[in-house]
Amino acid sequence: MECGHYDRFECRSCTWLERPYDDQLAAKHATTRELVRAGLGHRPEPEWLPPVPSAPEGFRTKAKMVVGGTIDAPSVGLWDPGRGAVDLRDCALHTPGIQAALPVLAGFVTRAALAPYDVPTRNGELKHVLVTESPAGELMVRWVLRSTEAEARIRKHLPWLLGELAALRVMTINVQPAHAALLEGERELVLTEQETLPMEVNGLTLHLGPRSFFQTNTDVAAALYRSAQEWVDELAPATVHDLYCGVGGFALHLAAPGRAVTGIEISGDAVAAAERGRDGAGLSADRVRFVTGDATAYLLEERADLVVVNPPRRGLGAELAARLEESGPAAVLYSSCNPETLARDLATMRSYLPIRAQVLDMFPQTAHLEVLVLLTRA
Ligand SMILES: C[S@@+](CC[C@H](N)C(=O)[O-])C[C@H]1O[C@@H](n2cnc3c(N)ncnc32)[C@H](O)[C@@H]1O
Repeated sequence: MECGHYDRFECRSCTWLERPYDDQLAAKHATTRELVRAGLGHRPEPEWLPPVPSAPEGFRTKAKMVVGGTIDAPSVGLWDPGRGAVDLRDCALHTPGIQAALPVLAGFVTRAALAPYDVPTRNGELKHVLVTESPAGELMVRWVLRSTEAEARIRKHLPWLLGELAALRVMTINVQPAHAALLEGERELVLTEQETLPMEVNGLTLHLGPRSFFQTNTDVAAALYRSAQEWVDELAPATVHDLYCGVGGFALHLAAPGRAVTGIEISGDAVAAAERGRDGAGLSADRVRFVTGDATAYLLEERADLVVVNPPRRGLGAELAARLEESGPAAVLYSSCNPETLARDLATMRSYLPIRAQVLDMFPQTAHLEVLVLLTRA
């Protein structure tokens, strides 16, 4: 992939940009395999399926952009301590829909007179603009502001933006008052009638709320959920727990006749969105239910034949990994975005033998990846 921003040292986020894509994929597969092997110790290796590649560019369905510059000449990109605000509105990792939307959003900054936040002087209001595109090409736009000072102006000019960006479905203000490197704050004001973005994945409609997690690469996420569905169906568990379920990607894919699925997630907004996806799929709350709560605490209370875990980068941690080891579900499906914490957790889960594993490349041009491992109890 060619990138002028990289060549000019304006943005070096794509740390593997100079590596041919096939090499990137092979290296991710090899290093993940090595780490998993170390975590397993003397246990046999799983069957490794070929890694799932991604389109090398235009795959990112989520843009997290720092807004800098001035009201009349805003930049949409990143903040660099040496260079200040860098404009990356044409970043080739984003989907074409997001690349087309970012200049229009920069125009909105000027029109609604949203003063970009200046990190050194702490002046200004607008910190970030966060954009998500659904597979249908619809957009969710979130303005991260220091306060609600600009709310009236944003509302006033929203009809103009809806005219310019026909795909815009959900728009919100997120309030992040702290002078800290936080992407977003706790408070969200939804300005459009529609509050969630429908994300169709493998024929299922998941609903993405403003403050909920969704995988960055929707095509590869679809492959991840398909693998999960196939591997779990082979084991045919009667009860499944999906810990860290987000808006229900795994739980809804794993619903099947005669199977009870429970998703557990810390974010109440994500749980509400997951329930919406379930209702839209015509699944009853008896078969698929979602619980707002802490994954570790939940595992203490109920048992399942198969437990899906898809934690943040920090992994399960000693307590939950030990709890899984003790509580003894017959199978565990672990989806990880960090093979190092996966390996550490596998070392704790000593009674589990790995059956199958696969690297899925959600993040081309970087060393990041997703890996799915199916384990059964020895
Ligand atoms: C990597 S995301 C996985 C989301 C989902 N499985 C998916 O496929 O989109 C991790 C999720 O864990 C949630 N989370 C973080 N800490 C948690 C905890 N202690 N208990 C339950 N959920 C948690 C986050 O809110 C986030 O939705």
